[in-house]
Amino acid sequence: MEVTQLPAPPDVVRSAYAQLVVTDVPRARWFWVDMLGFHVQYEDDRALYLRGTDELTHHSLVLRAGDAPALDHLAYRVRTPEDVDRAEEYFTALGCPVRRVPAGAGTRGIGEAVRVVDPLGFPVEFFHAIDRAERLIQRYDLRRGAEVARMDHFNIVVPDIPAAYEHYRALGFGCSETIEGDEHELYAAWMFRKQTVHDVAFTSGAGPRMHHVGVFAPEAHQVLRTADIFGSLRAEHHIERGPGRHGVSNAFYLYLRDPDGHRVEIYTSDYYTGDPDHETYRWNVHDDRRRDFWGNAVIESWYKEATPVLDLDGRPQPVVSAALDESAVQVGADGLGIIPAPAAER
Ligand SMILES: O=C1C=CC(S(=O)(=O)O)=CC1(O)O
Ligand SMILES: [Ca+2]
Ligand SMILES: [Fe+2]
Repeated sequence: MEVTQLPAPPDVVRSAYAQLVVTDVPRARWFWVDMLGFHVQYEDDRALYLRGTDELTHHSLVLRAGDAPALDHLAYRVRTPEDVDRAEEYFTALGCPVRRVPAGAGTRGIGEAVRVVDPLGFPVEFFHAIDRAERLIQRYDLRRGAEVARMDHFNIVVPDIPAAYEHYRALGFGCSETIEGDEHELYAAWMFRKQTVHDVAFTSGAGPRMHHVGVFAPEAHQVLRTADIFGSLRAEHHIERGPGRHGVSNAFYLYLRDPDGHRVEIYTSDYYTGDPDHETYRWNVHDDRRRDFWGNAVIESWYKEATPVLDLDGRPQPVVSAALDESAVQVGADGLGIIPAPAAER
């Protein structure tokens, strides 16, 4: 049987922006702008275009009004305008729904783009051109709340982790870390194009659903201060998990839920992955430091709750249940499992 050669994939530079549907724009503005410190690049009564203090392009987060919370699309920036064409050819060859979005016809600030529903069922945009924006890196007078610096990563819920891994490997993503079972079955993976731990990560569960967007704060004290601010304002119910130190990525973290239930991670202090021979670090699913280095349990909602995603016509995508359920693995940090013997006795 003849094996058809796929065209070259687009050269993805980084995870660039997410477009979320929110049911109350002013309430979302309070959370993402006043509390997290995103800068408003443009706003009207139907949408907010936001960016972090370090970002030099139009936005890294779009919140648009809608009837129900959802992920409208994720977006990756590609290296050249020709890579937008490559994205169209590549995903067409995969048999995915593909739609060309001419400059000005799609998201404000973005030029010519291609939107697809990828093989994992996610709405994804590939673009190159994006409007430049004023440099805010040293405008300390404008910083507030979490002082969000930039979009760092997308975490997506998928029923088939190996399939997600293969799809992103084929797009040229490296793999920085994994969580694996005793027989090396894949429970989670972190994959990158920019030279840090990840642009995208996979959490096992019914999908396609969006688990969270990860936003980078300059230092751990912003992460702690964010939790304190939510506590001070009697808004502690927005805190879902953390603050803490991750095993995977070594990042310092705090997970919050916005007024629509969208999960966001305030994330800092991960590490460089840019050498060509960078090796994947593999965690065992029974290691109770993997998700929280101090062994703190992962709250059930973190594994189970996530945001629906839309197709290219704005309809919610049906979900498929997962092959593996990490939260069902009885380990110290994720359940009532046997507390492992001290390393010396193992
Ligand atoms: O960004 C991340 C880095 C690490 C982890 S984990 O909880 O340590 O697995 C989760 C995460 O994917 O949100
Ligand atoms: Ca809580
Ligand atoms: Fe994350």
